[in-house]
Amino acid sequence: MKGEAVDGDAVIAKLVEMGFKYSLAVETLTNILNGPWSTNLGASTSSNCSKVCVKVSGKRQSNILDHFGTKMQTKRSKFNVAKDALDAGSKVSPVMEGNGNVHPDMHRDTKITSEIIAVDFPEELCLGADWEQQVSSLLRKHFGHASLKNFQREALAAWLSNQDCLVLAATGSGKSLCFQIPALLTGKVVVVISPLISLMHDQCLKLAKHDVSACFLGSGQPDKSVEKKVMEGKYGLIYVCPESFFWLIKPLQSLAAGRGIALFAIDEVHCVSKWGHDFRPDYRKLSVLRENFSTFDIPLMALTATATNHVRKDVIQCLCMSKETKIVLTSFYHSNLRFSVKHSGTSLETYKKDFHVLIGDKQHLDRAEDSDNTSVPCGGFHGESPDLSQEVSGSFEMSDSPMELKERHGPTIIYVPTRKETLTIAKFLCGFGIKAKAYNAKLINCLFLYSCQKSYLRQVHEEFHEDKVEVVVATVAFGMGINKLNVRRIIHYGWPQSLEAYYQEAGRAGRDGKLADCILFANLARTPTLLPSRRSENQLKLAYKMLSDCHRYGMNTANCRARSLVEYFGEHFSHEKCYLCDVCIKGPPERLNVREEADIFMQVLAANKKPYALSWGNSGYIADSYDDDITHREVKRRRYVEKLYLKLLVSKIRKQYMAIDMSWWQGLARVMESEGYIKEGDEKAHVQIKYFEQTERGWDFVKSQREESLKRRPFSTFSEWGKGWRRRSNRRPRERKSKGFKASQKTV
Ligand SMILES: Nc1ncnc2c1ncn2[C@@H]1O[C@H](COP(=O)(O)OP(=O)(O)OP(=O)(O)O)[C@@H](O)[C@H]1O
Ligand SMILES: [Mg+2]
Repeated sequence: MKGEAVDGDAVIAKLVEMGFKYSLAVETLTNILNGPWSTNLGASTSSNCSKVCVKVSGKRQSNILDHFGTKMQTKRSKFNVAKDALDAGSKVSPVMEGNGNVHPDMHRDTKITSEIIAVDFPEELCLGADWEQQVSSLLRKHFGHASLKNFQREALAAWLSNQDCLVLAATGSGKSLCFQIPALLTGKVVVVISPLISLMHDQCLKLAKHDVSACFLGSGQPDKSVEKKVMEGKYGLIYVCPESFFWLIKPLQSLAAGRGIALFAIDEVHCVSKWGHDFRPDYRKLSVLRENFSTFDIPLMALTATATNHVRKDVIQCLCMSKETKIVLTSFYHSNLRFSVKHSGTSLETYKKDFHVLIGDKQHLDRAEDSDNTSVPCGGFHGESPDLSQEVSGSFEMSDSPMELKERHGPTIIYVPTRKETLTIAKFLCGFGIKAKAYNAKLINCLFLYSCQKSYLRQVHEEFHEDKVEVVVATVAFGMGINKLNVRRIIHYGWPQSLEAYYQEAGRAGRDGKLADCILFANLARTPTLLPSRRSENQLKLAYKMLSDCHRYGMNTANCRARSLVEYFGEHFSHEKCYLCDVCIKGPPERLNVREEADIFMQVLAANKKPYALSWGNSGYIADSYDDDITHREVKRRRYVEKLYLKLLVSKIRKQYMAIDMSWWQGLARVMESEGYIKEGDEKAHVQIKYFEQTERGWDFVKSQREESLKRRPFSTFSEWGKGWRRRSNRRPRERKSKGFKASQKTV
């Protein structure tokens, strides 16, 4: 059949039928006819081209994108992108496969057996300064957005100039577009490393809706033929989890040599860092990207919403990103999120009280809906539900219409520290007629919970997105990448493991830009204790540090919460305050003059100071390594005896001076630590200061107190400590005492 002349119009028709734009089909054939092969092809044209030789090869006809692939093998030069590939990348009209993958020609005739001979590619065209316009048109066409955001523009400019790039942008700001556009713009493949199967699945589904071909590979991919299709260049975006990446290196190298890889994107890149909140060992091995793909000169783009300065440096170093890596940084501040902290025992006994607003809204909504529709029998909540109407009365305005209520208190995610709590709280809420579902990693195969074949977790995901489930009670497993626009409430019920995790999860709220609540219910009288299950000595120290930061955040009642969070990530908070959080609304607590108590505290500490390093010195004790003959128990005993810990210190103070409650002194110690007067005297990490030691500043304080004992200066940052968390009974002794000491003065 070689050399057989066929009708060019029929070829064009076939290409159009396959989904390619008419103009591109025509242009491609014209190029073929006018190119170096035109004489061999023996083709004639009827319109611009009509006849072309096709070789029947017995194989499936190659996708036009496959042909662009060869062209893309050339090293991408600055601002050079194939214009036609730009069209090709944007014109394919993919359809969904059942497995969540999407590729462009699924719905087209796959039995085509001819192959266009030696189709070459149009010359690469310089995009130049107008690349933004081209991106804008893709943006409008696929995603319906009017323009790029500044940080997206910066990230794309870095990619176009072949630079590595670290994108640090708030949750919900639109980081995904930074790596999706390159696939559309070049027609090459973008490989995205992503940490969660659910996240990859979600992104592929979403891209399908936007006519972008994408799939995911790895253990979660049920369709084994997908990998083959990937290697044939059928998908513009390939999502892979780091664990699967290592066995895909060889095929991806072939892909880089064939169709070409435009970019490696490492999403949620904080997982690389041991200093990050969600360390994944396999993320750390991603230096293989550089080691194995160096010949292809593929830029790296790393993206996250939660990385402290330390994590940023670690990421760049660990991934072997270039020294010239462009850092694209946006504000971490969410002006529509209303943060608050509430003291709670976070136990079965406290559910009723803590979730009363949630339950109250539901009941009010049900009643309002019932009265709107008298044909529907009354009884929006289940028979056995306890009647909370008395408790909840006053928690909402009776004038709220159901619509207003729905708007105000829409979909909610409750994060809890343990899997067990996901089940108990979901069950508790269901008892009040709330459509609540538990979500934790252990439930992944609970098919018996669901009659359909979808995994239970997938189902919860979808139902929440479709507003069929009102509340998801989840562990951290339901976190990264959840992009439901109208989540109105994120409740953390119990201490989170870190502020990074907290902010990441809080970032699921208000992605539509409307007001949303982020409430932390925590037992402020107890330090957080949740530690990662597998940890080295160093990781343990870090985990304690992270818990300590969470504790500080919870205990703080003086600084705007949004400010504390944003500053935690190293950003200068340019606003005075957020005017939304509980601290901004209530105002900081009354300031107290505790100079007197602080003096006593420091004096007792100074008087009882044991230079424990010296006393250990005689027995050969050195901080981390001790002689075999000193047992752990002995070390513990000595630490107990030698160091001044809170109980000991307070009992000494109480004997000599004033009998204020232990937790009061604990609060004072916290303030004094934050002011740099005392520090942890133990080599081990603790969530809050356990063994006390004066700092230089502390000694100066003691000396100055001796010299200026008559001067009473206010201890101005006392409010950092907060007092709302203490039980009233604890406060009483202090109040009584303070009358005598005149310590309770308002200070500026
Ligand atoms: N240029 C843009 N204009 C308007 N909306 C945009 C733009 N870019 C992205 N978005 C929208 O922002 C939302 C969030 O996008 P995306 O999921 O990429 O956020 P993210 O930064 O990756 O968040 P997370 O850190 O939670 O993963 C999406 O609904 C997306 O459509
Ligand atoms: Mg994202």
